[in-house]
Order: sequence, then C-alpha cells, then structure tokens
Amino acid sequence: MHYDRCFGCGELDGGLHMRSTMGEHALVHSRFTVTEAHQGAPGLAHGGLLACAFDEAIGSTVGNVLRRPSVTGKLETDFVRPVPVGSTLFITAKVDGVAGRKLYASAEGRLDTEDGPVAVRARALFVEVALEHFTTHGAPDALTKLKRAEQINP
Ligand SMILES: CCCCCCCC(=O)SCCNC(=O)CCNC(=O)[C@H](O)C(C)(C)COP(=O)(O)OP(=O)(O)OC[C@H]1O[C@@H](n2cnc3c(N)ncnc32)[C@H](O)[C@@H]1OP(=O)(O)O
Repeated sequence: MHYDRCFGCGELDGGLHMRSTMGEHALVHSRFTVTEAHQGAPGLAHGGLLACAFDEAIGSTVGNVLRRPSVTGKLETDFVRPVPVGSTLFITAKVDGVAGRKLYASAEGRLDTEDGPVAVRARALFVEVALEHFTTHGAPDALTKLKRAEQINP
C-alpha cells in the first residue's frame, strides 16, 4: 500500500484493496478478485476497472523497483479473455526500461491461478515527477499522507 486512501491499494470501502509482493527477478505479483461491484456486462468484469487494477499493479512495480516518484502517462490494455465475477487475476508486472524520466513497465494477468490462461495484458509509461507534483496539484499535505502509509507498510 502506498497511500491508505488510494482506490487501488488503500483501505477505502469500494476500493480494489490490492496488495503487491516482490518476487524473484524483480517481478512484482498482485492479485485482483472480481466482485459483483466490478461488473460491466452481467457476470463479467468492467474493462475500465481491469485497467485500473493494472494501473495499480504496474504503478506499484515502478514505485517499488525503481523507487522514483512517478505518475501514469500512458496505459494500454489488451483484453484477451473474459474475466468473470468471482475470478481472481494473478498479475505479474515488471519494469521494461528507463529512458531519462520515462519509466516503461508491463504486466499480464492470468485467470485464477499463477499459470492460468492470460486474460489481460498491459503496458504503461510512467513519467518521473518532482515531489512537488503531488503537493502542487494534489493536497498540500500529500507527502505527510504518503509517508504515513509508508510507516504502516514499510
Ligand atoms: C505506488 C503507486 C501506484 C499508483 C498507481 C496509480 C498511478 C496513477 O494513476 S497516477 C494518476 C494519473 N496520471 C496523471 O495524473 C498524470 C497527469 N499528467 C501529468 O501530470 C503530465 O502530463 C506528466 C507528468 C505525465 C508529464 O508532464 P511533464 O512533466 O511536463 O513532462 P513532459 O515533458 O510532457 O513528458 C516527459 C516525457 O514523457 C513523454 N510523455 C508524457 N506523456 C506521454 C504519453 N501519454 N505518451 C507518450 N509519451 C509521453 C513526453 O513525450 C516526454 O518525452 P521526451 O522526454 O522524450 O520528450
């Protein structure tokens, strides 16, 4: 968790409540379980929420592997298989490269087990920002709030 009120990883009611774990070879593993609240078509996950889960999984990967403050500049998703309500996506993400402030990363999500069929792939460009990005555009006390989450979950 990088911030307790983050929609992706925080404690908010209705949030995605995702957690990430660093694995071997700098791969980062996250899980997203699709509930009734995440539906688009009846019984199926909404594509925008799946994109959100991948934004979170990749953002957490960039943050934890590179330890550079950054924001999503671009996020591309390939939805290759339907994701039913009740299923869990096992997401594995990695950093693909760094070019100055541009941080490239990607992820794939497999259905229900770590070696299940791939249902979603995503690629993202994160752009490194100064910490003032968060205090100027977000909340003046943003750094205190982010630091609090770091203390809960170092
Ligand atoms: C642990 C954390 C988990 C968090 C997960 C969730 C993360 C998020 O959702 S963050 C929220 C969503 N994202 C945002 O709000 C970002 C809003 N955008 C911005 O603030 C700015 O556009 C920002 C910071 C991305 C870039 O602006 P700026 O700092 O002026 O840099 P800028 O010069 O435009 O771009 C830097 C480089 O990135 C490239 N770039 C920026 N955006 C894009 C894009 N969409 N596509 C391709 N390239 C891009 C530029 O071309 C430039 O490349 P080069 O250096 O080769 O010329």
